[in-house]
Amino acid sequence: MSQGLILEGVHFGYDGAPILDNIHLHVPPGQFVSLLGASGSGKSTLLRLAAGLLEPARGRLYWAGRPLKGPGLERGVVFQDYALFPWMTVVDNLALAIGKARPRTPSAARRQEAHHALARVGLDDIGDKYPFELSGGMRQRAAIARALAIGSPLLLMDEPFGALDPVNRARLQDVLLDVWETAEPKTTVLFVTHDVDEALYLGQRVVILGSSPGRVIADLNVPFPRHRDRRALFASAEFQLLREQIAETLADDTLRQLAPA
Ligand SMILES: Nc1ncnc2c1ncn2[C@@H]1O[C@H](COP(=O)(O)OP(=O)(O)OP(=O)(O)O)[C@@H](O)[C@H]1O
Repeated sequence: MSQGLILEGVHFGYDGAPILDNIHLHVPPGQFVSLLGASGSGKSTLLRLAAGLLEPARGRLYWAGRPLKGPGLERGVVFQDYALFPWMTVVDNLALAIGKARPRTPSAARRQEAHHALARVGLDDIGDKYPFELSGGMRQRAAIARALAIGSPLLLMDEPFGALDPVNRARLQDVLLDVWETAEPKTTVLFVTHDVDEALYLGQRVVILGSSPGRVIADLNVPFPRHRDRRALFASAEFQLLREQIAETLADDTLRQLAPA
């Protein structure tokens, strides 16, 4: 069986109401996949299934060739409101996570790794601060640093930048791309967003979920080279064409939902 994250004929419902219908998805190792879809189409639910926080009613999920059972440290999760423990400094938060992931790591080495992970996201000087002393963008960076420090080969990200202003959002997108591009082996990423530009800027592939019930209605290859220059990319004809194609797919799905049965 090929490796990476695999969803095979996954069905899921809450209280009998179908939410996800026969989802087939393969994210090969090291690939960055953006997941788009109308509100309520089941993106977060799909991510929670991949995180092992929910179980499918039917179908199977695999990570690295093994059936997926419950949460695991090999699958790091970053949510929009991903919280750090407020009573610990940022470094202690990260060191705790590293200790859980690799219990044999001595305490001093945990702190060193924590500082290293913070430096990777541009937070060299804030390790001794408490989360409440940081801006929202810094907290989100710290949450990403924690996921990096754990070293999970699969990152499941649910609108991690949704609450940020456009400048910080763009900065963090670049931090994430930089980290993803320089990791060896590359981290596999499934990234939920509502923002078409963000999906295209970050992803090598864009998967779109249709609504009621959620199912894959488009799976697009994003053919842009890495080390993307944001301005040039957004202005390019190829980018605009893909953006229009995606916007149309999303609009069609919304209209279909609104149409009388
Ligand atoms: N814990 C729950 N109990 C019952 N229904 C739920 C629960 N969580 C989500 N749902 C329902 O499942 C559907 C899919 O929700 P989900 O959050 O996965 O969608 P989404 O695509 O991530 O939405 P959004 O883009 O608005 O975050 C929605 O109709 C939602 O109301």
